[in-house]
Amino acid sequence: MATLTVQKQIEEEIPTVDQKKLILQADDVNIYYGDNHAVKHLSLDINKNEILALIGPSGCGKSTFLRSINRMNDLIPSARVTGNLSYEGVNLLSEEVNVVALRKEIGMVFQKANPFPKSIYENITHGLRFHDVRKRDWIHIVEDSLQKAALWDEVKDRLHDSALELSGGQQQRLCIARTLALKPEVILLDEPASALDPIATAKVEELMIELKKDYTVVVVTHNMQQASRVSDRTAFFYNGELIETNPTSKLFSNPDHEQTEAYISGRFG
Ligand SMILES: Nc1ncnc2c1ncn2[C@@H]1O[C@H](COP(=O)(O)OP(=O)(O)OP(=O)(O)O)[C@@H](O)[C@H]1O
Repeated sequence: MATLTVQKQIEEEIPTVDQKKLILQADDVNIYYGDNHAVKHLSLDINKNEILALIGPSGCGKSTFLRSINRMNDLIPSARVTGNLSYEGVNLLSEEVNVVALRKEIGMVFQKANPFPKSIYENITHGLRFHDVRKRDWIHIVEDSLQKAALWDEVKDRLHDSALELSGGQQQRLCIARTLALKPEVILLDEPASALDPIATAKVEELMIELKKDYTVVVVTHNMQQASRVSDRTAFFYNGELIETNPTSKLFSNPDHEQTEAYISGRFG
């Protein structure tokens, strides 16, 4: 935490009982690509150790919001973010935030598995060299991360084989293991199973449920069954606005808003 930003900001935070559960808080967040107002006045609380699913039709701003949580939008020249987005009380949008340290705490896995063209072992250890981890600890971290990503048993005898020889589902779990090696607090998943077959998808879903014991998970998904199977709460986005956030069972059975009802019943999207 201290590496992230100014100590003063942390000291000023006196958590109340409710705040102790909060890990991320968006307050009137707006995201623009040039003139395109892609995310509008978004306010949302995310609790520790929950799985929050972001759903909504294509182009409604889910991935844009997800990427803002670990400042991936910084890499897009036309992107601009306003408002307040805080992680354990620290404003992530502040220029003083160390983005490398932030991305260690808030890791991200993308839709298409993107292992490096290196060995399984090197994929996991790649990020460790940037974070002062002692080399003699690497093998333990490799095993631990692969165990947590439910991949260890499948690869323990071929750690030095190319990651590109793994199946698509194994590559995606390897990317999750690579993120876990950096000991994050939050894991952002952008449609992590959309390129996978049903068996590999089921493994990734089981893994998400396992991960929430230790991490907070925010997942963008087009698959409403997936959202209802894995998430504790679901946020429905439409046209750049957050329409509704509710416990998943409520949102899918008795949503508060007509637009949510129309979307989940397949009337648009
Ligand atoms: N890199 C980018 N540069 C410019 N505009 C972008 C960029 N990424 C997204 N947008 C625009 O921002 C808006 C929201 O897109 P975003 O990808 O966040 O939606 P989404 O809900 O995640 O959609 P999908 O489900 O199709 O991935 C769209 O109008 C899109 O065209």
